[in-house]
Amino acid sequence: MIQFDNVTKTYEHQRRPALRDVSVEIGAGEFVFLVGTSGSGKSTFLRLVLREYQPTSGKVWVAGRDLTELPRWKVPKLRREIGTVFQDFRLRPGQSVADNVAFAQRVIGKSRAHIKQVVPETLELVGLSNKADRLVEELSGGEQQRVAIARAVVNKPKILIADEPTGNLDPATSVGIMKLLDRINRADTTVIMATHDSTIVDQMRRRVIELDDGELVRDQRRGVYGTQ
Ligand SMILES: Nc1ncnc2c1ncn2[C@@H]1O[C@H](COP(=O)(O)OP(=O)(O)OP(=O)(O)O)[C@@H](O)[C@H]1O
Repeated sequence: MIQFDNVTKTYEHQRRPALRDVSVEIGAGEFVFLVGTSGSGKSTFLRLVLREYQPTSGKVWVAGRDLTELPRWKVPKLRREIGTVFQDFRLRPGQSVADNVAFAQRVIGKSRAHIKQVVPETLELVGLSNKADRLVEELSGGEQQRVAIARAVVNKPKILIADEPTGNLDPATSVGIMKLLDRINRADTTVIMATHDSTIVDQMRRRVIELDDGELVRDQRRGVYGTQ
């Protein structure tokens, strides 16, 4: 589903690469934790998958496409196949929970009838059926993250990218979010999650890819957060 072949990314005006000769393959349906200290290159990795940046050298393949050759006009279609969730939720304030989820459908031109069907289904999946008409700012952090997850998966993406999705949540709420991501993964969505949350990584025992100063230093099946 995702393949990096000797990928190096050096940002403009930087001497040191943010990613250095990274090669890795992530298969369809996998759940992968991306770990590493701040600045190790996790967000850069995720942004290359989204084609927000191009690698300085090497190849990035996503869902059968070579992103280094992908014409710019095809990038929106690529991004439709990738759901994204961030630490800071990025919801639309002043709008209801249902409207926040429906928005993701409207921008890609789905019919009203389709939206009317899938939005309630998706809110049910994330356990927010009873909050559909509430304004998002009236919800707790955990609930807001559920809205963000609903929005990310409503278009049934092949890949879900989560960059520190539990970073603003307390431990108990984080467990609920992880259960949800696990359920989404089991329904055949490839999940890549960048995190500093060692408890979650240690509990879930999924594949762990560790970056250190831009280099891939560990790739472990059923891994833990740290090696020491
Ligand atoms: N747009 C940019 N321009 C220049 N340098 C950048 C840019 N984005 C990131 N970097 C640098 O690239 C390196 C890797 O950053 P990246 O954000 O990928 O790390 P990270 O592992 O996601 O960190 P964190 O855990 O703090 O989010 C860092 O040295 C950072 O300063």
